[in-house]
Amino acid sequence: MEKPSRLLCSELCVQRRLFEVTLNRTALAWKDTEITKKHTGRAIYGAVKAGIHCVPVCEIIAVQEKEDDSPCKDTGKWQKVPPSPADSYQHAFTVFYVERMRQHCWRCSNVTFHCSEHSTCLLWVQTIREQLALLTNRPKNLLVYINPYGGKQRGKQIYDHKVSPIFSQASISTDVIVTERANHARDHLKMEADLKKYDGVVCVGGDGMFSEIMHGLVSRTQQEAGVDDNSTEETLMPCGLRIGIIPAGSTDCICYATVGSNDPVTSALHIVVGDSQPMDVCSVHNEDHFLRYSVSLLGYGFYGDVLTDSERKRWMGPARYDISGVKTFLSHRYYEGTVSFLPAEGNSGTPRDKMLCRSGCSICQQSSSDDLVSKNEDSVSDAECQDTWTVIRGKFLAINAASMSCACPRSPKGLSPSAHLADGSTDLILVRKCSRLNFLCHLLRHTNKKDQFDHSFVEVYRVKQFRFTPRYQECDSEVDLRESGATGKQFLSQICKEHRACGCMPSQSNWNCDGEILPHTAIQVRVHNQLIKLFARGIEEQPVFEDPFAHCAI
Ligand SMILES: Nc1ncnc2c1ncn2[C@@H]1O[C@H](COP(=O)(O)OP(=O)(O)OP(=O)(O)O)[C@@H](O)[C@H]1O
Ligand SMILES: CCCCCCCCCCCCC/C=C/[C@@H](O)[C@H](CO)NC(C)=O
Ligand SMILES: [Ca+2]
Repeated sequence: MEKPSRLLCSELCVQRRLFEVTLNRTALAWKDTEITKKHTGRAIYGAVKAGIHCVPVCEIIAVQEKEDDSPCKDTGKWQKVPPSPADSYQHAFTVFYVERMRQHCWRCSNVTFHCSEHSTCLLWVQTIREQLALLTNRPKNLLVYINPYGGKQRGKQIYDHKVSPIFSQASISTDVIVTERANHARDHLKMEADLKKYDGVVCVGGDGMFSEIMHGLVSRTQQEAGVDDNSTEETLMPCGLRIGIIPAGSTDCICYATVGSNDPVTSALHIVVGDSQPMDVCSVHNEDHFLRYSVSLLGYGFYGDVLTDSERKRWMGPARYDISGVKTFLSHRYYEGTVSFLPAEGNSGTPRDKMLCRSGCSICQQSSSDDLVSKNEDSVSDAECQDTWTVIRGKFLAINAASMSCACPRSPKGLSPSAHLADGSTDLILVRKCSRLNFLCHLLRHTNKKDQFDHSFVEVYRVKQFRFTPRYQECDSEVDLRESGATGKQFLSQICKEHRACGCMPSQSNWNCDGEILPHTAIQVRVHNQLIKLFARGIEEQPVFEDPFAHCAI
């Protein structure tokens, strides 16, 4: 690999030791030269690897000149330290950068370089700032919405104490709105906000707050593009602005699955460095009526019932999900209905492979280029499309569609560990009626390393569209049609035209759509590939103390 040419190279002092400091277009590095010089008269670079530090330019947060500073400035007190050449290094600048900690957490670290000449100090500050200005993916103006009532009601505190200082340091200007009611942020984004002013929108809250922001942005984008969101056939317009999530909710699964942690400082730093993670969005319709968008979990049966019960216990905070989870598990209700789906095609993998979606995921990248090709061929494929729907009828304890892993602190590998963030598909998990013990075993496997799909009563499919009709809404004609092997379009046009009662006592659940209850049980779902982008990069492969020289081509 060709080395990028050096922009600057100076001998500077860090904590009273001399370092050779170099900057090129990709990295800032400082090497401890003092010891090697003393022994050999010249530096043996690379010999003392431990003495070399390297920070990629794209992970520098800011640089600031330090006024009137020196490593051993006279404090008026007696100093034990003997005079050293470092004493003449009286000018200083500080570089703030991303440091990786355990469990995908990032911190803002800093290093102060002391210079003997003020002009050298200014040159370094100016050159680093010039390099940062070239990073055009970084946001400069953000619109921030804070839900003061999400999670443990600490959204405002988290933003003021942990996030706002990082944004100021990175010279990001913000307009902050503390929401006053549910859907305040959604409506403001949809109808009022002057979005041209911003490079991104940030929500401080949980999955519900993220959902508000996403709905506001997606709806606004469709309105402006003249796309009718009630149509189940239309191709939706991707959103231009990225969304940042500062986790302050109860589950925070979207943040956890896109960053790898639910740590506010880490999220703030991903926003500052201008990360970009595309993400699929499912549209949910009831016949020709748009209901909602979903990015994480669409769950009927178990997760629908947990949510319905937990909404009455909001005052309990995050613990409400545990109480309602146990209660719902004990009730052991099952639901009858028909699920039909269009399997995902191409190189999409399967929910049971071990191809985890990680930063730079090749399956997600491949799907975006496949999508471009298929959009160009749209007119042909529409006419010739012979997609065949698979139809499954049964009694289910849970029907879950996980468009991403849904990893969260309660389930670190998630509902579908190999689901992808941006592959244009959702993993449809059907848990058929089984004993309480078997269901418990399945649930507990979400929290350990065992495969939660390895049960006779669990089926899982990677799909691009699906529909669900509860038993009591089915009609005979539909059943006949299905049994006669009708194609997708014939079959779907006939579904439940009559809504005839089935003569049984149907039990009915609700759909949990990213933590919101849907008003309908019969739904049609379609995945829209990479409709939105987040300030995230997916979960990094090597979270813990990666090789510090990996980025360093100096
Ligand atoms: N000012 C407000 N007053 C009341 N409700 C609000 C306000 N602002 C937002 N909301 C609503 O609060 C709901 C829950 O918020 P949020 O998602 O932030 O927290 P959570 O439900 O505790 O966490 P999670 O969604 O991760 O489980 C959201 O659906 C949002 O619409
Ligand atoms: C009786 C033992 C139960 C153990 C079960 C552990 C399984 C946990 C799986 C959690 C998956 C959460 C998926 C996230 C969904 C979010 O969209 C939503 C909104 O925040 N959260 C919930 C809880 O519905
Ligand atoms: Ca997906």
